[in-house]
Amino acid sequence: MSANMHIFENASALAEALADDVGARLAAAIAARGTASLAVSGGSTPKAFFQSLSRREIDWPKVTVTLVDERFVPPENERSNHRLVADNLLKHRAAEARFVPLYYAAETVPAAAAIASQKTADLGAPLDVVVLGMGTDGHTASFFPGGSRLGEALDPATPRGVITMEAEGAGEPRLTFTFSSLQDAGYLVLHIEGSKKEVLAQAEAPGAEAEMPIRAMLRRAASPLQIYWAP
Ligand SMILES: O=C1O[C@H](COP(=O)(O)O)[C@@H](O)[C@H](O)[C@H]1O
Repeated sequence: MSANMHIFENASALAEALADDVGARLAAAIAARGTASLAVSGGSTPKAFFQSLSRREIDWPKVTVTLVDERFVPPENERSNHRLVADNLLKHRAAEARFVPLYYAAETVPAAAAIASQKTADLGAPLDVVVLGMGTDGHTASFFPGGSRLGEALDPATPRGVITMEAEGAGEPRLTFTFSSLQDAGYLVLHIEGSKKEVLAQAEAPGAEAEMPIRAMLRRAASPLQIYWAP
């Protein structure tokens, strides 16, 4: 698998360039099929990128946005990735996009995952654009080291869909797309900043995927991994 590094002077320049590149690919998908799908990550890194993308002149009513992963909390919770996307991406022109959450107020986390799998199934496969983040522990999506279902999540034989994940470093129980759902995206992005470049270097070194799950994407993704980094 190949990876392409996109290096920028600062986070603001990265946010603008990534918004341009993602916008162009969403527009191309709409031109080709009449619709486009975008799966984004949460956390704190993507905020400026979301704000830039929200203003791009795209045919947003034809775009479906979802999450790569989610904490099992309602959207009003400050830990919610849905809340981060609602507050920073689904505004301005992008307010017209369709959003499909991963969190559902089901009786159990597995029940919520089953609903999320069903609700996201109509996004089609492969997804047009996936934007991954990475934790300092080398997790991506909710593929955490020591995760309760990490092996299943990373197994290419595991069907596309959303599964649960629990791990010491994850906080709440998680809902995450599987590796098979993400790895063949039309445009597969890893967005990291600052000292995470050193974490990436560790991940690029020999070692088990289970120790740094981002390695699964670096080594086995069908799509070239477009790595966007700024100091
Ligand atoms: O918990 C999560 O963390 C990762 C990394 O977040 P960052 O703020 O360090 O970039 C994120 O990619 C993931 O979606 C999120 O659930």
